[in-house]
Amino acid sequence: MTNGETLLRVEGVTKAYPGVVANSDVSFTIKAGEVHALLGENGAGKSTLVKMIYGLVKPDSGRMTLRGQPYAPTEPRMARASGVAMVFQHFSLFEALNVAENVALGMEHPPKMGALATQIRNVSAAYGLPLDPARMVGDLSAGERQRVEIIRCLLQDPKLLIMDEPTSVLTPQEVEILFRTLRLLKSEGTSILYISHKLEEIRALCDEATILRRGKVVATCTPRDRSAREMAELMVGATLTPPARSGKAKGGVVLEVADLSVASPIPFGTSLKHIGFSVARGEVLGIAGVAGNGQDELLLALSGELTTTRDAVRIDGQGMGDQGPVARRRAGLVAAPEERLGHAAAPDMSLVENALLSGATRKGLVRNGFIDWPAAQSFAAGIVAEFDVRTPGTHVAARALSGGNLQKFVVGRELSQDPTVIVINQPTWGVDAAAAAAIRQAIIDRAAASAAVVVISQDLDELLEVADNFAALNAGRLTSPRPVQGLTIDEIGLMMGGAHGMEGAQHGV
Ligand SMILES: Nc1ncnc2c1ncn2[C@@H]1O[C@H](COP(=O)(O)OP(=O)(O)OP(=O)(O)O)[C@@H](O)[C@H]1O
Repeated sequence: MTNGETLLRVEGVTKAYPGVVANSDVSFTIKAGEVHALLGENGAGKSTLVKMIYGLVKPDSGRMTLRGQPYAPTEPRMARASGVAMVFQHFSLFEALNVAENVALGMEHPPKMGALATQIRNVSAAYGLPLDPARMVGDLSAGERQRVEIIRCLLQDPKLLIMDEPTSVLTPQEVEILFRTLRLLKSEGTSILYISHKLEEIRALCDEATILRRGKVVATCTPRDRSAREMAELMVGATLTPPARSGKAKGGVVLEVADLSVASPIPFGTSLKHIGFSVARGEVLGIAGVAGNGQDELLLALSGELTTTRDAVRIDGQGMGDQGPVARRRAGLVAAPEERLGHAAAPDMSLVENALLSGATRKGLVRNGFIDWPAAQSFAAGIVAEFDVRTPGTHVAARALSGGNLQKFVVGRELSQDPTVIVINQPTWGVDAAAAAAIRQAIIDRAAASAAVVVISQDLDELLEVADNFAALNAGRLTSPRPVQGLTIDEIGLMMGGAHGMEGAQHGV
């Protein structure tokens, strides 16, 4: 097949779930050797569409053709046999196995280990994706784990590679490596279907874009010829305004962390070492770092899920390090972890129940041992309305929401509890441009209403937008916070420097 010929044609595909049409009469084509972006705000139907192409979801109607032949995979195995591979947003790897063993697990007919290790080394060298087949997956950075998934796909020699938000876990250097690999694949005639909310990346990488809004194709464009803002506006069908700062003066220090050292409770996690910082009312402290450098542990140690010595964490002058989450919530601290399904929200519980789980203490939703369901219901409904959570209702289970909509719900739930200290890990992960702007604005507004805010994020642009002060986590240590104003990207790089994963990225090319 030569570049430019149609590889995949999707014609009038529709898929409905109870209460929502996830894809409505969707048609588009992908040419051989094309990098095709799939854009749309949260819940627009991107994941549903790629799941149909990968055989995970069956369309209600419509048809697809691959290289001109009817194509209707009923399971991923069929899709892979036809040359369609997919790298998911969440990796399905076993931490206690090495790279080669993990790759073998995903193959239908794995070769002998020695031969497989050689194949992995060859593909890794040919595509500029540094990876040692003998290393334990538990010791790898997020970027390296993604390479395991990509190499697993490349070993099948795919004609179409689907990638769902691949750069959300990568450092800028790792993104460069990935893009080089994708461009190489493209030059060899492989097509790539690329889902991302990062519009500048799409402009740099993609040849064509199909834009979905509420399940329908609303536009196609050539990303290079459009500004990121124009594409965002096509997605939401409205004009966007960036977050505004109030410029309000700061108040007194309310969160103090001193010499916080604690072993990680997470297998292959990163222990925290002598962390110290303080945050005043009205201040946003941004904490950067490559994934796996102690972000999850820091959130646990601040939320109270991980206890330490009493004075390692002080809220309003009171030693709280040895107290659990309920006591800390009572003292005014709310926290939103990164993992939305399973940690921030119970997947099978309704939005009302999930609102109750975190809001019970501060919103007084339990009285004399009885749950005040009407109050819980109106708390949940308020979050849905204020944070524009797209859902058929508050009775819906958390797992039925699209990733971005659940994220809006989780962040909204914490911000709506009138907190004095807010700790959020990755507030806009997987959230579209308009919703991300709304969440960032809500964070800035909460700070202006005199809360102290800690935002942990791998998105540097996000931190520079919301934070007053900036620090970086690196192998469990935190640099001393510095004012964001006047910081250069080089200085930020140095603060983050030495973080594992970046090292590999720099030396591996
Ligand atoms: N298994 C399911 N059951 C019920 N509804 C679902 C299911 N999967 C998706 N939906 C609904 O279908 C719609 C489209 O969701 P989808 O995950 O495809 O959106 P998306 O564009 O990928 O969003 P995001 O960018 O937030 O990941 C949403 O309203 C979602 O709630």
